[in-house]
Amino acid sequence: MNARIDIGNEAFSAAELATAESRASATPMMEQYIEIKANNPGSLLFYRMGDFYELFFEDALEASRALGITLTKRGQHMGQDIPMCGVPVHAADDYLQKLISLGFRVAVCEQIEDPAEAKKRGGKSVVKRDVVRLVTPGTITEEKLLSPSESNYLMALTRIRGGAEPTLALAWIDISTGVFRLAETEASRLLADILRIDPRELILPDTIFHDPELKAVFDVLGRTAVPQPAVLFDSASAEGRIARYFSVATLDGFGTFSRAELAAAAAAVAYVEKTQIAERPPLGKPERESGASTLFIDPATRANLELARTLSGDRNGSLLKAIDRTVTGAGARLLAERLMSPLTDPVRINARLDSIGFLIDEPSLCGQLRDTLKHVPDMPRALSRLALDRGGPRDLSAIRQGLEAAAGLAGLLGKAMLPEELGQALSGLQALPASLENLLAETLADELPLLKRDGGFLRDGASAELDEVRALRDQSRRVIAGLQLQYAEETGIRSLKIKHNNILGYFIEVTAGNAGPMTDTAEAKARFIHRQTMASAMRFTTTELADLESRIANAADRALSIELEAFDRMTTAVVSEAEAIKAGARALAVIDVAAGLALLAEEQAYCRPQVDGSKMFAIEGGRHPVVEQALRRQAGGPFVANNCDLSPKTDDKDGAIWLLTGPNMGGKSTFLRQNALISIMAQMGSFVPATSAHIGIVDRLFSRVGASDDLARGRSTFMVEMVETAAILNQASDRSLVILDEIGRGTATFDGLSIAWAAVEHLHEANRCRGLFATHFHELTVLSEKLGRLSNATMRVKEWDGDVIFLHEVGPGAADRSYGIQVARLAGLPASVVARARDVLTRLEDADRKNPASQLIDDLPLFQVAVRREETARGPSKVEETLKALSLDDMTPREALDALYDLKKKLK
Ligand SMILES: Nc1ncnc2c1ncn2[C@@H]1O[C@H](COP(=O)(O)OP(=O)(O)OP(=O)(O)O)[C@@H](O)[C@H]1O
Repeated sequence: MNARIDIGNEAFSAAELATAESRASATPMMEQYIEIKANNPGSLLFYRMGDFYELFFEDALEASRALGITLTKRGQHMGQDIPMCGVPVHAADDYLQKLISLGFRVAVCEQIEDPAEAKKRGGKSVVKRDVVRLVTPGTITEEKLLSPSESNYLMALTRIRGGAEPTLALAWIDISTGVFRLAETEASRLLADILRIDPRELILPDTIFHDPELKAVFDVLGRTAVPQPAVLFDSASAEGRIARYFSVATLDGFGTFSRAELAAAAAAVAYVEKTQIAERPPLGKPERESGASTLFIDPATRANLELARTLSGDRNGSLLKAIDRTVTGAGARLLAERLMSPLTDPVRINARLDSIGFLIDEPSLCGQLRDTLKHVPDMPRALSRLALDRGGPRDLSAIRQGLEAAAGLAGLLGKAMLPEELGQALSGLQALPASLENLLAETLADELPLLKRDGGFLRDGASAELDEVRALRDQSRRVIAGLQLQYAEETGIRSLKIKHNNILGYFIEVTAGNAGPMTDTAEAKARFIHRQTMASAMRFTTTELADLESRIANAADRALSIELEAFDRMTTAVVSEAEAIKAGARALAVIDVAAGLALLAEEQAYCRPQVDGSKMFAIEGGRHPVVEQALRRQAGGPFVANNCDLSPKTDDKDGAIWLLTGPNMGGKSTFLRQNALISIMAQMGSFVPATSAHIGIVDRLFSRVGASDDLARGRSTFMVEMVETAAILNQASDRSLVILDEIGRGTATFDGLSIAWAAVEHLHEANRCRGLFATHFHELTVLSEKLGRLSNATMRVKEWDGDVIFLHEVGPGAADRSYGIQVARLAGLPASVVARARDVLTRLEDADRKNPASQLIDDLPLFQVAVRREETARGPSKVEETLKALSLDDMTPREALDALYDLKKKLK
């Protein structure tokens, strides 16, 4: 998995280090290092030495290259220099971020207590070094390494053979928030499910990693798929492993899961344990997501519709970016999750829509909720860091602020008659422990240090003992100031100063030339004890000063230990309420999403869609949510709203298909996409860009829109088009929505037309789905006479002075022509080519359709001839007229020559 970097320099590899010879000649420290390195293959070892993580041997070479940090040497091993580089502990997150993004994994080795050894030595505390965790893309918790608006999933995939078909299951965990879900899936929707959840790291048994059946899936995923030993995925011990993680005897209260799901969940849990060695992240109980409960969006469609990212990988320009008005990280993550996994249950969808509708009707409440939410930090992530012992005072403060905001929100919501979803959110908020908020509020200071070891995060009054120690420290500082004055008067050295450094502690400093009064007499020497002579200064101490020094140092130590104890107490109190805090944080996110979508709907004039179990698809005044906002931003013309009705006709139970023809640039693709996006938005539980929309649940959404070229993987555009079309024709059901744009355009006209023809028939007769089919093959429009549920629609245009004006309006009927040549002219093709194309087109349109090409060759003069002919048709030029008028017989050779010169001038 590691992106191995060519190391160039020589260093012992992990395997060479582990040989008996190497071990035998190692120093005790190196022996320990080699042991730990051997237990953590495949990871760079961050070996804690004081305030640095140090890397040795091969790891040092790789890290110094990847991070651009200096390589040094640290002693020798078996006659060779040991390469070494180090990163400061306080800046480790930045380096980790870089290494993880380059595909490295890192094992973090710390000094830790060794209870077993301590017991042997009669309870005396003993420290040792060991790996406390592995940092991998799917198991990061550091704030810097996480995107606030994206989940960070680790996913496990299992396949269990048993019945006729092997069962595939997925389990996914975000340890930074505790989310834990699982689901069964099928080979045909595996990739779609993985892309929907979008894990940072996918683990699977090494036994299936190279399986040709699944190979295509992993090819697409690339390096996010990591094989693991098959024993991690053992289904027999799965239940026990999960129960142990949650410290319960059985999983009775967890819901029912299949054997494959349990195996996947247990593998994910085992991987969490394997990477989070020292502390367990608090996970929520696994929740089952049944495949049928989410709208299936096939991978090509997901990419083409640019849901979370554009085809070029940019977040700007995606649907998510256009609809996101959330103000918290957890809200943004929930919105993204809903967009990626729209629902198929009208009841749940309507519950979400009710919340939005309610908040639209209560604009001032909605505004107040959003104002309160703006101050909510990322509670789930702070909680996770605290539980993993990676938290700081600011994480405690995040919990405190979250609890405070939750109380505020509960107060606001408590007064209203809430719809179900918001009612549940309110219960979640009310279940948060008020006592915890009080504890944190009374204990934490207003200004907080980043690290707990810096101290100073307890507020005055939080601990009587701390107050006393702090008073002593402050008083001692005042005493020192007094001493400085006293010594200056006593010695007459006005420039005498009392200073502090880490080596000497407090000391008296005078310039060398002034030191006489402190060194001249025996009495003075006894009073001012010499400590250090510098080039231009001398340093002394006194017994009083040394005494104060130790009182201050003791006070600082004592203050810090009081603070650290209080930190641990607060952390324990927070972690013991992990379940309630997670539920409360989820409630905050739900409110944020509902309020954000309510604001969006108001701002963009969206309507509430009617979503039910029918097969309706009736959209009036529909718009493209992204294009509409882009046009407005660029102050372009208004977006032209369009209707789309694919609802079953009165005498039919299945929905309709529209065959859409129209000029290039007329807006066909935009219309197709907008209807797909409207169905996704409706089923995620959002209002939609339309004046009215009635959508019967769509179970699967397919699209073949735009160019999702796959040239990098060696498949031609036409091949990709056909693969995607095949997937659609094989999988679409009578509840599906299928959007096809210009099928067959990538091959010879008649082949393309025939494929498109047959595909329309198949969709109509076999799939019986609702669909939009845009095409330039006008021949297809005759199909509507034969196929009852097929109607023709067209993008309207106006012709004006030979130019075409796009109205972007969809109306019934078929386009009579495609206006390709007008568009080509607008695009700036040379006038002669445009004229020539018109010529060819006229011939083609009149031609015997059986063999137009040969007819063209026979009947059409070649390009040059045609251009010349056109010139002739334009009539004689001035030169030609003059030439014609010349009477050569009446001219002398001299006159003829002059006339020739004249003509040449005219030509110029
Ligand atoms: N309803 C609309 N209102 C305003 N502008 C629109 C509308 N629909 C499309 N457009 C604009 O018209 C341009 C062309 O749209 P689109 O790409 O959908 O056309 P098309 O018919 O699919 O073209 P082609 O057949 O060449 O692919 C886009 O720039 C788009 O922003």
